[in-house]
Amino acid sequence: MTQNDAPLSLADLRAEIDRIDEAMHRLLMERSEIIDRLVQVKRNAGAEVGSAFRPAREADMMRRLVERHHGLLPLDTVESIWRVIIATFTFVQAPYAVHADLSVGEPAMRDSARFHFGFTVPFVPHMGARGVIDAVAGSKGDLGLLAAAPSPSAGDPWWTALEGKGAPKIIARLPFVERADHPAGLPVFVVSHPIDDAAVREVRVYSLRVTGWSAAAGRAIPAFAEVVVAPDEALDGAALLVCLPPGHAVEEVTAALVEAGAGIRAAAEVGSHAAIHKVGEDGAAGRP
Ligand SMILES: C=C(O[C@@H]1C=C(C(=O)O)C=C[C@H]1O)C(=O)O
Repeated sequence: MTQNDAPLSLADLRAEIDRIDEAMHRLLMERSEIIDRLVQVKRNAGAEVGSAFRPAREADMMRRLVERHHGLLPLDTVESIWRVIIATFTFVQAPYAVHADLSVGEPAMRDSARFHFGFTVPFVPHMGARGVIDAVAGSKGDLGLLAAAPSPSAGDPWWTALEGKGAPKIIARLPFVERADHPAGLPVFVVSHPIDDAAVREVRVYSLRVTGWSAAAGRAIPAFAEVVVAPDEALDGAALLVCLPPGHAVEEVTAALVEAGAGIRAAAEVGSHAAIHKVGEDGAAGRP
């Protein structure tokens, strides 16, 4: 043990580091033994593991990690270490691949995939969101990464491919912990087969098909909703991806659109995710 009053030699300090490294490694091996037992328990409970990814549990673990963290070690490092631990342990429970749409910019998307899922989980590049959704739909338990476009307009309304009961759904938004200088800060949605029992329903995501789309309809959308619009000029309509924070209902958005002269052709929930956990410049964590 270190003692503040007795100066330690370099060799002593290195011995301390070796002791800590060994303890950390033993704890990781102990963690994997627990995961072995967890797989057994899940199997006995009859859980059919498509994807073992449990976004509610992971979001909660990441929140607690950020709240606990202090000291010299950068938060980026701690977050990335735990992301690799969790994603890899999920992989050893039930192998999966991560399909990513690189059409939004390869470096940022690749950084997000590697930061959140590490290098053991296979990474499969695609050019376009539709290919990612098809790959997830045709897999046992793979995940897809799609840009949660910060830009208010998009060409291809890929989210319409998530409509329908059995179609893949949005189950998470990354990064779990948002901050201004995040090293893998591209906002992305994670899609997988529907995971009804394990989904986090804090932010709900809808696909709306609107007729009579206009600039006035766009301005009428309430400010609490985060919206991506893909106008369909031929039909004078638009496909909207609408994210609703906790406490708001999709009817508030559809009513505002109707009030502005638009018509609602269809509204379908296409997923949900945990509320975004924001960390301020002073390091203080807080939910919006
Ligand atoms: C361990 C579980 O499965 C996965 C792996 C986790 C981990 O390694 O900590 C956490 C959540 C899940 O994505 C679980 O369901 O608790």
